[in-house]
Amino acid sequence: MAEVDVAFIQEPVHRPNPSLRQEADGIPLIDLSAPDFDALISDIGHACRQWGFFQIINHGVPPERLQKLEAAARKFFHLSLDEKRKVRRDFHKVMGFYDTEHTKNVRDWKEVFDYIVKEPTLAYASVDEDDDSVVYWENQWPENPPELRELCQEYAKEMVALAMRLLELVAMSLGLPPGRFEDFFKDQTSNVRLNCYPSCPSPDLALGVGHHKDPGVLTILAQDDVGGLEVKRKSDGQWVGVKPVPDAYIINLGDTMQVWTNDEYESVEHRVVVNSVKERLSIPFFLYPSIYTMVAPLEEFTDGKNPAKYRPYRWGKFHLTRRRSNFMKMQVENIQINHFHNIPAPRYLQKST
Ligand SMILES: O=C(O)CCC(=O)C(=O)O
Ligand SMILES: [Fe+2]
Repeated sequence: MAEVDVAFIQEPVHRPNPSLRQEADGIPLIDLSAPDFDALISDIGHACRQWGFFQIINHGVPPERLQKLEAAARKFFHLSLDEKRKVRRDFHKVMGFYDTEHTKNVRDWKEVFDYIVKEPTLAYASVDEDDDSVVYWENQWPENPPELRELCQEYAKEMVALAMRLLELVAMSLGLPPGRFEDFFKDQTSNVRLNCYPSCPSPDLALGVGHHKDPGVLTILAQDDVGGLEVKRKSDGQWVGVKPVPDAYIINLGDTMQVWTNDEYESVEHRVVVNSVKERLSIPFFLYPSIYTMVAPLEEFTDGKNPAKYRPYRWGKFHLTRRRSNFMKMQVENIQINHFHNIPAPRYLQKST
């Protein structure tokens, strides 16, 4: 990516403004080894409600795991494009290398390598709601660097374990039993993504990832020391940077958690700004449920006074629609949870209580 092609140029309203850039000191930093467990649960609850984002330290993932993976990922991204394209993602092979992702129809200034954590992963064959036939997704591993495969697989195990622990803490912060979400992940469709954002000649026009919300349950993100992730602060709608903290992971809630909790916890918009000097590497783990999960507000969050705000949808169909849409230039918005919003009945049909 030598110069900024028009495909990367953001609409003026979405362009980053470096003079306004601020760092979000307010994003909570949570020590998972804190001895006061009740305080930990309450801090997580506050962070989920006020930010939808928090950072964790003392999470138990050995730092070398990530360092080795980062080093191998950099080696991979520094290979020639021809070499990387040997493991290119396409319509059928949904995992692998990809450098033409669009977010909201604008191309992202990044290269990615995706791999699933459960090999193979049970998936639907088509996006058609009436078609229950399934396929298995497999990973594509590059020949170089040879160590990448094993490092990716070891890292995925750490992420799955950490995600399950975080999910228990989030459940408790909502007043639910710790295992409340467990059953949704028997055939989880989670994946890890290696993101490389090359330095960019026009960081004022392009974004590494355009503004978006993550569709899954939660995301565990490792970022290097360059910085670039920005979160739309809930209190005032300002874009604020998430400062890199050594050995910390950034956690954010996704749309699925928002639907499960009937908007009690919200998925928050974020984006990635790039810079003209340094390449940046980030590694998100996206926690996704099994394909057959019907995503709908949980009964604990709905009652007569608080009706379900979303109609149920099947995770596997939603997810596949999202992934497939990457391969077409879209005239319409990508599928979003608000497409399942329950539209309130017209006033003349509403019962007055
Ligand atoms: O690179 C980052 O900091 C975040 C990437 C991201 O938001 C995503 O891949 O969904
Ligand atoms: Fe994201």
